[in-house]
Amino acid sequence: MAALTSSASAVSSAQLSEGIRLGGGAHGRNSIASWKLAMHIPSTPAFCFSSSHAINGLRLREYVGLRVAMADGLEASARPTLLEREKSACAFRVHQELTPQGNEKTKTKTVRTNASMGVDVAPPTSFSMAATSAVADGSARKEAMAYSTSVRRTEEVVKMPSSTTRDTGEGGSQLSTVSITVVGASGDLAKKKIFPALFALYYEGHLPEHFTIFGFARSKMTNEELRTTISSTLTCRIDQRENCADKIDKFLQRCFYHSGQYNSEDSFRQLDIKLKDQEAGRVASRLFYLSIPPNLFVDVARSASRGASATQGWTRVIVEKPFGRDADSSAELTNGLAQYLSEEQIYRIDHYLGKELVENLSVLRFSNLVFEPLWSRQYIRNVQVIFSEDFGTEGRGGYFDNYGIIRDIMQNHLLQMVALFGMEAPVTLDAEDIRNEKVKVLRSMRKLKLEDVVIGQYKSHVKGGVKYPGYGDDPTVPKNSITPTFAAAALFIDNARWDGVPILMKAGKALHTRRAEIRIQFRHVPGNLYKKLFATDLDLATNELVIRVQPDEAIYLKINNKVPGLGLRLDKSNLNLLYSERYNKEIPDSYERLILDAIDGDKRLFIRNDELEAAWGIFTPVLKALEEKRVSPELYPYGSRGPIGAYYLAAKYNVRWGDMGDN
Ligand SMILES: NC(=O)C1=CN([C@@H]2O[C@H](COP(=O)(O)OP(=O)(O)OC[C@H]3O[C@@H](n4cnc5c(N)ncnc54)[C@H](OP(=O)(O)O)[C@@H]3O)[C@@H](O)[C@H]2O)C=CC1
Ligand SMILES: O=C1O[C@H](COP(=O)(O)O)[C@@H](O)[C@H](O)[C@H]1O
Repeated sequence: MAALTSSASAVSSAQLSEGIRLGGGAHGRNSIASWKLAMHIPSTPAFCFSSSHAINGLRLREYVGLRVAMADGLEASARPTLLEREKSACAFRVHQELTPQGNEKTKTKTVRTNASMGVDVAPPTSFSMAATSAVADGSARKEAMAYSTSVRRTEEVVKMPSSTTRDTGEGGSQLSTVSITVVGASGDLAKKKIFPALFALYYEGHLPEHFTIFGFARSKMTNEELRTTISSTLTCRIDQRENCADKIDKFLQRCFYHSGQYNSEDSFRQLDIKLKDQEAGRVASRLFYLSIPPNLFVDVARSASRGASATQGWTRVIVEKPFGRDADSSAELTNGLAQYLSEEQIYRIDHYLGKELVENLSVLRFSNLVFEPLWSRQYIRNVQVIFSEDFGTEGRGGYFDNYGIIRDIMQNHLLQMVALFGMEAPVTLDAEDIRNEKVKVLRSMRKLKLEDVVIGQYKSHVKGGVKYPGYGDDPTVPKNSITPTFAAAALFIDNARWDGVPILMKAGKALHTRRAEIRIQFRHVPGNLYKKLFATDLDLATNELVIRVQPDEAIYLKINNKVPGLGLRLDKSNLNLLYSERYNKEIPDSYERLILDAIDGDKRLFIRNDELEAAWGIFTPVLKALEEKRVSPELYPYGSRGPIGAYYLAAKYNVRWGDMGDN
């Protein structure tokens, strides 16, 4: 690698700052142009550090990591949000912040240099530290290459002492900050998922140097009461449990509560005052997480956008599902939100998109030669997307009864997996390119017909002396409800790649097991030499690729294999990638990934409005037909495998469900 000091001087500040300015955010969509430009600067190891936000392996890996690895002699990371007045300083940062001999000392010096220039002066965040140490031992280029092949390895390298990464706010050395308001903070999701995810991000050093978290809801609560409530749900990563109590305390000190009305601009103005107090003159960006029933979304969008929008930084809003009940109500919600927020500001969350194995789907397909050529009607016989829970709607019956399993799970979580599974290769890993491909798949899907759907509802069941309640036993569920808690459906993607391949979905509550998986069953081997050894059922001898999203994340391929020994006997065995054995690391919860993406402005894993429209287009006719005809669900016992009808539906398309055996 060329010495940085000499080669960097061969690059003009203008060139580099132009590159950065084009990007605006190193990891963001527009930054691709920057990186492309930067890569055309020959043999230039360029470094531009993150200073106000958490730039980390997660963000870098797709957007920058691969490009870094590809670029000849160029290794770069850049801060995600360059404030307008700092952009021009970036070239200085590139030149000054790091040398090939870069070490702790030189960085400290750089920080001081920048401070005197009035530039954001936070110490480098974790990724830059990793890059620095790689440079220090002369292996930066190797390290960059490692990005493209082993992101996990890089993320392990990234770990650094928290004291150097974080400004807890007391020192007030940061010029920028992010404030996160959890609207509906008294609710189930906030407690169960959102606060724990925010803490996990803080714990791992992914939150910005300075941040503030506000809970907002109607319930009266003091800051202390909020802290007590959420502290019971916070846990530290098992694989790195250090100073856990101390970190929980520090995190809670950044959490506050404001009680107000969702439709009151005034309530949000008061929140604004409290936010400003904590932001203490820093350039603040604001994220609102709407963890409330959907009928409140538009009220909150109006009140929050008018009363508490950021004045200098960005304002973004995460919207929880359900996004409507059908095509019309979804369009109404989209239009309602559009009055107060631009599409750019809206982050429609589907937490399944943040699950490790779902995100990995594209990596599996597009970076392994063994899979992509087989990924079509030519070799794939059917695809199954299966979701089951071994508990009922307990406690959520009131919400659930208005939606049912098709809206709760199929129209969003399972369909999103189908879209990722079935899409063509996107032009780049940019959010818009990926979502363009997903939307094409969704728009190519046939509207689901009533005859291709089976619905069920769980009934009470006694097992081992224990009585498990039926759906109708839930006091919040209306008497004689016919809302489905189970559904199976046969879908089709009418395009050249998937023509005629049944895509079967199955989702249910109160079943015998908890799992979510995609099963890809391949066609049989033509003229199989060993067919006599399979008796008459050649179907049982086909390969099956299973992507187990949860629990026990795994990817395995069922193959036919000779049983060792004399004679010729075949059995079915698994080539198995079990994550817990392969990776010695706890997998982050999907909410962590998605909240971090929203902070970073990365929309790849969020639903675009046209995707939503296409998704409702597939399911709305059948949902209407089920309601108009008042189709009664087939009852199935709590803890069973669900209605028999699901097997007939599969048989109609010559499919056997893959989840019948042990694996
Ligand atoms: N819980 C879960 O597992 C999941 C939830 N979601 C979605 O996330 C969002 C939040 O879910 P969850 O936390 O379970 O919801 P909750 O029913 O717990 O509601 C959240 C908060 O909203 C306020 N609220 C509830 N109902 C009303 C009402 N009728 N009028 C005014 N305020 C009300 C309450 O706060 P207060 O009274 O203090 O104002 C409540 O604490 C929903 O959109 C849900 O569909 C999505 C996936 C999973
Ligand atoms: O969105 C929802 O998801 C959960 C299941 O999520 P998981 O991450 O635990 O698999 C489901 O229980 C709930 O009904 C639904 O609204």
